[in-house]
Amino acid sequence: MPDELDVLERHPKTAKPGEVMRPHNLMCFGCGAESPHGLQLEMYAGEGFTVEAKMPVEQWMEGGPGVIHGGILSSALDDVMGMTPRLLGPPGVTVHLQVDFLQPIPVGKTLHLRAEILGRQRRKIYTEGVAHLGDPERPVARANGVFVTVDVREHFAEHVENSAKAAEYMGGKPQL
Ligand SMILES: CCCCCCCC(=O)SCCNC(=O)CCNC(=O)[C@H](O)C(C)(C)COP(=O)(O)OP(=O)(O)OC[C@H]1O[C@@H](n2cnc3c(N)ncnc32)[C@H](O)[C@@H]1OP(=O)(O)O
Repeated sequence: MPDELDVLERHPKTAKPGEVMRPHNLMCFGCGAESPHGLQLEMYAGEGFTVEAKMPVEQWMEGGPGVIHGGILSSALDDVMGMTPRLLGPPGVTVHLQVDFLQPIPVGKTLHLRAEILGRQRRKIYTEGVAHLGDPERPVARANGVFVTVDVREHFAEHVENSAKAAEYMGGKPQL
């Protein structure tokens, strides 16, 4: 993370602590409520510059026998960290993601996910994510992500026609 950082300010219209945050997109693999094969994470704004979510670890998420697949865990952490730019204003897309897998995560448990903004420099937002199984003192995974804010209309203009929601989104502004 660079030394010279911008001052962080919560956007006046962002969700208040404890409130549910709007999904990135209804079809988003991480947080889209209509994504048929997605994680359907419900995200809550936390205090300061934090976002939280819980995810039941289901059998379809299995990697090694009886434990979560690392890619599913990475997706969940990516998406929770990826919600934090919204606390400041425009959404950001992932440009860098790093995950440390600390403990196997058993099927049947509930994963608690928490992301926090560490700093911002221009369009770059530096974040960290932590996952635990109920005891925040015993993390099972840690992550860092860098997100770059985008103008969503411009950024997705060439691709929106591929969305399952193309008809809706092309008629107006994607719900992002
Ligand atoms: C609506 C939100 C949905 C969010 C869904 C959840 C998260 C996701 O899964 S997003 C999907 C995966 N990510 C992507 O598809 C992003 C692909 N990348 C891109 O499209 C482009 O790199 C993009 C648009 C982010 C940046 O490109 P561009 O607008 O030309 O800006 P660019 O000047 O290259 O970079 C902006 C800044 O970010 C920095 N940067 C770019 N890439 C990286 C990187 N990998 N690591 C660190 N910094 C980076 C640049 O150095 C620059 O910094 P500075 O302000 O110091 O000059």
